[in-house]
Amino acid sequence: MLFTEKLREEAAPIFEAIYNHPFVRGLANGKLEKEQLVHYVKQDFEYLNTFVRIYGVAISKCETREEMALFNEQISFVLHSEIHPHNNLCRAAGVSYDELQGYSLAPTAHHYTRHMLDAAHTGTLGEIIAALLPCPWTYLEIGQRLMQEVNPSEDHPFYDWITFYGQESMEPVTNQLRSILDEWARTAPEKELKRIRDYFILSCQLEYGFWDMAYRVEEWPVALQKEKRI
Ligand SMILES: Cc1ncc(CN)c(N)n1
Repeated sequence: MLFTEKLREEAAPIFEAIYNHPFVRGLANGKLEKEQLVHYVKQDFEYLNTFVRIYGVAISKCETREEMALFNEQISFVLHSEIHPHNNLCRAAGVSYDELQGYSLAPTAHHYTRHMLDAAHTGTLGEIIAALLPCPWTYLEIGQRLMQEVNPSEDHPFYDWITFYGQESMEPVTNQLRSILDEWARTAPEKELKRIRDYFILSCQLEYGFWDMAYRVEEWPVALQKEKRI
């Protein structure tokens, strides 16, 4: 069994819980409240900004042009393509995308981004990939399963979201990151393999947490004014 197959096996209950989370069920049946959609987009816009920065750090640790090209393409993907599913949720909520940008992070999004930044700044390339991988991998599986389960028609409120993450062209990035990690794991020492496993599992848990944060419209225990980040 490949290293990432073992990771996927261990994380199976979390992948399953994510697919059955009420926010993902809401994407399937077209029923989510405006405030839940707005909270998700506000938080995900900032989350993806951090993701771009982490890809930048990952590039600084790459040894081959192929690896650099992969992260470079992913930066463009986040900046220019991943705005489409956000726009879909904004349309469904009846708000403009511009209005939802620049907000501060809620506790779970803060936790998730700090975890990834920590892995990026202190870790090896293998450790960074372990922390990043649940992001494309869980969305790929959500998209593919929703395509099977819902097979949405164009009048489904989340048609664009589901068909975006469920499209075939989503597969290669997860597979490429997995191959780099499988190769890395062949020679990594035991202690590092343990960290890689822990980073991967924590990111899976925080993927679940992110859906939950959006569903519950999570705020800080002592919420101040909903101020913009800048
Ligand atoms: C929290 C989160 N995880 C994953 C994805 C898919 N790139 C996303 N947009 N946001």
